[in-house]
Amino acid sequence: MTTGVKMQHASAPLRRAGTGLALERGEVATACRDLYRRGWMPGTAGNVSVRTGEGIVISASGRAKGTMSRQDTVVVALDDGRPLHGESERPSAETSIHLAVYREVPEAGAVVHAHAPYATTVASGPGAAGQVAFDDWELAKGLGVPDPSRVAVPVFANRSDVPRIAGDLVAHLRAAPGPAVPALLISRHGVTTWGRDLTEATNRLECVEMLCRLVLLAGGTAAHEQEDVL
Ligand SMILES: CSC[C@@H](O)[C@@H](O)C(=O)COP(=O)(O)O
Ligand SMILES: [Zn+2]
Repeated sequence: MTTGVKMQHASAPLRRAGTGLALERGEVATACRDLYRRGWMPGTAGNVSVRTGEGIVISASGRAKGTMSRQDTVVVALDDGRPLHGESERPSAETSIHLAVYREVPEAGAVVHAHAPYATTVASGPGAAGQVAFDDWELAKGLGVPDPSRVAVPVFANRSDVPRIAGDLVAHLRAAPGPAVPALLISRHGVTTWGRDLTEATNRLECVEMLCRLVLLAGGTAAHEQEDVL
């Protein structure tokens, strides 16, 4: 994963002046390509970011995720999302959601958004009003929550005004008691997860996608009645 990054040694700077952060840019691009290969970022769908000392590095908007390179990333400020390095690329259309996570969850170091099919299907079903609860699924432990025996992932309405989705997320995170479940679903759209780094955020994405797949295989109900606890 870091092979291309190592090539960006200080003696071989990026061609564009003042762009910096080659390691983080490379990580974001690599994650996009990997998730594209899994079929979770079809076409230009999906976006990835990591927190940096000065803000975040995020995928540029509208780029084909299967051929992402470091140049297809933008560094933006944490407070208002303004590009910090004078780059002309537009940051992801979903930058406001990424920024909401970083602002509300101090330990979040990476955010991944994908159009993974099973998660999107579960988020769009009639039983997914407000949240999808995963009860007594072993794999829920992969989300790193204190009580994996019942994990409720919030489901937000899809809106063309993306900052409104970010606003819904902020309201949810502030209202939720205890540590937040590091995932959200957007109805008829996709799934977003976060973690301390890209590895953790991506692992959690895999867990949510597989949990949703298992739920569908089990008959379409995320929650069920059972005495046993994990
Ligand atoms: C292929 S359309 C998908 C977009 O509308 C959006 O949901 C998405 O995931 C990618 O947006 P982007 O602005 O490229 O980060
Ligand atoms: Zn999307």
